[in-house]
Amino acid sequence: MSITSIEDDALALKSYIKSYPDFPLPGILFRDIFNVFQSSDGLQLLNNILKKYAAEIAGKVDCVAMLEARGFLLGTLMALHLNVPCVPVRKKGKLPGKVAQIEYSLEYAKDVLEVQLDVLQEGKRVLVIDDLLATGGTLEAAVQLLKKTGAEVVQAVVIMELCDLEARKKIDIPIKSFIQY
Ligand SMILES: O=P(O)(O)OC[C@H]1O[C@H](OP(=O)(O)OP(=O)(O)O)[C@H](O)[C@@H]1O
Ligand SMILES: Nc1ncnc2[nH]cnc12
Repeated sequence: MSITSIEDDALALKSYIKSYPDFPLPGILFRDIFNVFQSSDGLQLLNNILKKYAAEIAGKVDCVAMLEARGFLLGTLMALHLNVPCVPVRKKGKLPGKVAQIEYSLEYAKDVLEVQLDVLQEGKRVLVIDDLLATGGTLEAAVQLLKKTGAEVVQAVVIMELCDLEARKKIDIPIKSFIQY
């Protein structure tokens, strides 16, 4: 593992993220995490950040909940570093079996989130992960959804946070973000 700090790595990671004005709608400045994945150096950097953060919280999490769609890529890496399982939180109608569901609003749409009930159990300490925190609508809904299953949501992790939107004000769990805009 490199000897640089998470903060130094995050600063370097920021240069891999490209911003697209007016996508997918006018007025949205879209911050694209996939640019990081298009570079092996960027991907190593991202993986190292998650690995270092996992070392900081080792033993405090039983399961990673990863939010569709970009959160899946991050959640898998995080779960491997924490040595715990991971579960997808998906948009409506994509998960088989018994699911819990919740309706939510985000920066530019409305949707429903679902999670399978057979994986999460009462008292499981869950870490939720996604690529980006904007209005916080998605994360807030995911937290409520996971609580519905009986899980205890102990930590949220996002790579990027749009600070002007003040999502933290409406979410009552600790949130770790590595890059702020
Ligand atoms: O804080 P919020 O305002 O809720 O916005 C953040 C969410 O928006 C994006 O996902 P999107 O809804 O575009 O779905 P996708 O990842 O499936 O493309 C992003 O990946 C977060 O999940
Ligand atoms: N500005 C943004 N960039 C990327 N994903 C987003 N999801 C919501 N707002 C976003």
